[in-house]
Amino acid sequence: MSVPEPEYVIETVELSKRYGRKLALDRLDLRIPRGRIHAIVGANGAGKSTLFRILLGFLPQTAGEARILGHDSQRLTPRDRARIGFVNEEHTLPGWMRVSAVKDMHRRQYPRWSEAAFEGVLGHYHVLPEQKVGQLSRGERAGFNLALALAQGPELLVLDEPTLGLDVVAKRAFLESLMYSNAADECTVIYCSHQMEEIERVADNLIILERGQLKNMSAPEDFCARVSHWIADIPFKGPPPATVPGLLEMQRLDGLHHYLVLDQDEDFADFLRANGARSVQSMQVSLDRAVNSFLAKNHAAPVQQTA
Ligand SMILES: Nc1ncnc2c1ncn2[C@@H]1O[C@H](COP(=O)(O)OP(=O)(O)OP(=O)(O)O)[C@@H](O)[C@H]1O
Repeated sequence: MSVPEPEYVIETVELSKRYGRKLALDRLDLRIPRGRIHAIVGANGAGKSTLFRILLGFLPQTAGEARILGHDSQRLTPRDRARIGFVNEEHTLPGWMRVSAVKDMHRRQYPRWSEAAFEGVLGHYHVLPEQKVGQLSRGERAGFNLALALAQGPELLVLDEPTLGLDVVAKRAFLESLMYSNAADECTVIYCSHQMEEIERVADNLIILERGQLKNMSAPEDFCARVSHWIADIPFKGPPPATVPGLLEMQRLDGLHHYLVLDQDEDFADFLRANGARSVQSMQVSLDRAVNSFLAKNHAAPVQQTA
């Protein structure tokens, strides 16, 4: 009798990680369903790398549970690990080895190895089998890593800032090789990045972490719809910022007040009019603007120190 697949590829329950006085993960409850591309975003220090290190079994948690592909992340066997592909920004591979030798090593290591998947990704790059890994450009190394990870036939592919430090052309090549690989049809992809234009292109689900807590889990367009941009012609100073509901960002440009707010409806126009606005206009914002204003707002708030 076959064992049913777990519904979630990643499941954390009240997961906490403390480094001395620093709480990096704060009773995090996160459930990532099987399939599709899930983006994890967060400001610097939000706890993304800590979460990955725990999930991949490189770091123990302080409290709570962390399961990956249905297994306790601290008790992963080599067989479990073979089901998880991982690419991070460091693209750590032995620089002295030739591309062909690294590939052979991986092919022997992974029983589900797919030559077609490997070639499908590496075909986007001018990488020769006789080249040493250390001679590859950053972009080529990123592509080589992705090719190796996908050829391993993973059920879960974790990409942790895979395009960090790449130029625009190399970023685009990486993204295209990922999209053309149809990775999301074969496995669940977790994409961690600060690059919102990449997230916009690839992600089906947007997960926002802030100070080790889950702040959003929805389709990117649904998050975008939560943030609105209002322009008001207010002849005086306008309402004090502390009284503006859902305020993320405020600016005065060419005599007009601009407000970026979260979870506000038409009542917000009434609020502005009640505060002296002669005209009010509302607009949608891009995902980049919505996420960055949300992160900046929370980031700017004072940290509550724990003893
Ligand atoms: N080994 C460590 N010792 C002490 N504090 C740490 C350690 N590693 C991480 N931290 C702290 O834990 C918090 C979370 O760090 P983490 O690297 O997980 O964040 P991140 O979201 O990956 O950030 P970034 O986007 O900058 O990579 C940070 O405040 C960081 O200073």
